[in-house]
Formats: sequence, structure tokens, C-alpha cells
Amino acid sequence: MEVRDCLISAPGKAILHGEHAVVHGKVALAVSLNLRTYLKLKARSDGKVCINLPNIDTFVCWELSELKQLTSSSDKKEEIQRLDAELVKSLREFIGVTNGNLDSSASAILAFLYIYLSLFGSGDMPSLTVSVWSELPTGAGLGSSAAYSVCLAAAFLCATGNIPTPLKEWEQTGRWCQEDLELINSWAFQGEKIIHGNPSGVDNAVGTWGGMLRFLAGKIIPLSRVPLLRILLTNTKVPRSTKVLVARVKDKINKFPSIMIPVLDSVDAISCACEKVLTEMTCEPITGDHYNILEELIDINQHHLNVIGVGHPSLDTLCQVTAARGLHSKLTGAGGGGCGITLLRPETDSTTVQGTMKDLRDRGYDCWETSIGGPGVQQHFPSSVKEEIMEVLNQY
Ligand SMILES: Nc1ncnc2c1ncn2[C@@H]1O[C@H](COP(=O)(O)OP(=O)(O)O)[C@@H](O)[C@H]1O
Ligand SMILES: C[C@@](O)(CCOP(=O)(O)O)CC(=O)O
Ligand SMILES: [Mg+2]
Repeated sequence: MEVRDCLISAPGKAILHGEHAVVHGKVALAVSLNLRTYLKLKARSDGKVCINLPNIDTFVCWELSELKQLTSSSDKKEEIQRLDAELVKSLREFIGVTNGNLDSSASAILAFLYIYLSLFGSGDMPSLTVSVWSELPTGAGLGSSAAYSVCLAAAFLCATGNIPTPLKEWEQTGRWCQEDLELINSWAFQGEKIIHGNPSGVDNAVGTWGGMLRFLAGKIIPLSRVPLLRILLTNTKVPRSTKVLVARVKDKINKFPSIMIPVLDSVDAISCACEKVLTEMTCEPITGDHYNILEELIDINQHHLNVIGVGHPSLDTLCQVTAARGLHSKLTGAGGGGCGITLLRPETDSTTVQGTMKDLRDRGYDCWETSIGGPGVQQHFPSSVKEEIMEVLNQY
């Protein structure tokens, strides 16, 4: 089978409120970032399947004949809701990791092989190269795993013809219809399951649809009217794994249910209160009071996240450094290090922003003011993608 070359991208995300609680059926508010992951799929004619993942220093090639031996149990295309445990087991054996947590390279390979074999396994398997490059830091709370999984799902669904290639000749980028996006999202969720263990699905939903959304127990509600928020993103560069942190929170809830469940309920209430304020800000003049509430909600939630055990000294430092300049911060994503967000007011002057960024950089953190609300998964003409990204992808 010959596939058509394609170029796909999907955005990362920041969770405003509700990380971890969302895994336990509570509301989360999340927004896409203007930082994206790009995937290039290229047909080959030598019977090999190759992946190049320079962000995590992973470059692997297999013979199609090796992969064909793994397909016997994987021809259940319609059953995408549940992970095929048998296929995961044989893939773990194939890559030589039979027990324990997977490292970043093994997780990315497993997610790739799982989606590839599930979608092509029952038919003619194509020889191809997939190369991925991301503007997002990996393993830092900005949903790089979901952006990666969304790109894989979209590329392979296009290649199988399950969804059309949406790019028109006269357009630079193309988007899919709602039904196709739902299919992309559900396959991306499988990738997230492999990387996260027990994901809520919020990250892949943002990677698929973009914009700001409210997520509750698998239900995705796009918030179409949201105020323009200024956010400072800080990467403490302390590495952590979402899978490990999500499992740690579950253990804590099991150990202290009557203590932890009220905390999750409170986080839920914070997300709802935040959504209410954001909605008010779109239909009445924005005042200092709106920002006072948003800031207090950030502070309370950061305390809750510490209580559920996903804080880190590096994140405490972020909160202290920004508080010294009158700014409010919380971790975003799984915590345990990784990234935090700091809310900037419209009137926060550039001296304060620059000074804060310098203080944070002096502590070894990366820090940048970001715009939010980037589009969801897209197909691109190469000319619509930044030159430096194409340069990386074209090396392979
Ligand atoms: N650009 C990428 N290339 C390859 N693998 C990626 C990429 N982005 C993410 N991943 C996979 O996702 C993992 C990080 O996921 P996770 O721990 O959920 O952190 P986050 O989603 O917050 O970045 C990486 O270790 C890797 O397995
Ligand atoms: C902690 C959690 O709420 C978000 C994880 O995001 P990230 O992988 O750290 O970017 C987990 C989830 O929702 O699946
Ligand atoms: Mg993730």
C-alpha cells in the first residue's frame, strides 16, 4: 500500500484549573497554546517503517515483515474506546520492556506502534517514515504527549482514508469536520492512554479542537466567548512523568478518601467559579474585581495541588518570585516540576513583566509570555510552516 505524504500539526495546552481533579470526574478549564507539534509523514518504497523523534533523541526503523507478525490480535478497528491489552502486551515484548514504567522513548514508540498497527494492521501495511518536531517542552505539563498523539492519529487516519485530507489547493492549512475530529480525538486518546496510563482526555481534546474548553467526564464544551488573557509560562525544567503523578494522586485518594475527595470537590468549584468570571468578563466591562477573583482562585488551587501531593519546591519558588511582584501563579498540567502559569493583568507594565522574567531566568527557569487559543489539529502545505521547523523535519 502506498500512502500520500502529509504534514500535520496540533497545539499544546495549559490547564487553567482542574488538573488531576479532572481524572476523577471533576471539571477542568483548558486552553490551547500557540506552541505546536509538527508531524511529517513520508511514503517509502523499501519495506521499512521508520520514526524520527529528535525532541527525545529517538530514531528507529523496523522491517514491515517484523511488524506484520504483531498484527494477529489487532484487527478490531471499530473497538477504539478500550485499549487492546493483548496488543499492548505484545508490543511491550517487541520493544523489550515487559515490566515497570516506560521511559519517554519507549512510551513514544509504543504509542506510535499501537496506532499504526491498530489502523493498518488488518490490511495492507504501508512503508513510511514519520518525523515529529515540537515547539513544546516534552514532559513539562503543556500537553506534549497529547499533541504528539493527535498528530499520529490524524496522519494515520488520513493515510488509511478513514478521514479525508482536508487541504484544498488554494489553502495553506486545512481543518476537518466535527465527525472527523471526533475520530481523531478518540484515537489520540488511545495514544494518551499508553503514555499517561489513565488520562482524562482533556489534553487530546484541546489538541484536537483548540481554543478554550470546559471538560467534564469526557464531555467537551468549547467556550466560544472568552476574554483575552495574558499569561506568563514558566518551565522550571524539573523533569517529571504525568503517568507517575496521576498514579500518586490515585494512591493518596485511596489512602485518605474522606480528606482528599473534598479537596477535589473544591477544585471543581474553583473551575466553575473561574468559568463564571471569564464569562462575565466577556459580557460586561472588565474590572479589577474580576482579576482579584481570578488571582485568588489561582492561589487557592495552588494550595490544593500541594495538598494532593503534586507540588514541588521549584514551583513554590515560582509562586514566591512572582508574588514578590504582585503576581499570582500555579502549576499547570501534572505538576511535580514542569511548568507553571502566571496571570498578568492588562495593566501589568513591561517593567514588571521583564523584571519577573529576569528573576525567574536567574533561577534557571525558562520563561515567556504566551498567546493562547491556537487552532486545533491542522493539515499544512509546507510553505505555511515556519522555516526553522521545516528545516528540522526535512533532515529526515
Ligand atoms: N515531540 C515528541 N516526540 C516524541 N515523543 C513525544 C513528543 N512529545 C511528547 N512525547 C511523548 O510524551 C511524553 C511526555 O508526556 P507527559 O509525561 O504526559 O508530559 P506532557 O504531556 O506534559 O509533556 C514523552 O516522554 C514522550 O514519550
Ligand atoms: C494531570 C492531568 O490532569 C493533566 C496532565 O497534563 P500533562 O501531561 O502534564 O501536560 C492528567 C489528565 O487530565 O489526564
Ligand atoms: Mg501529557
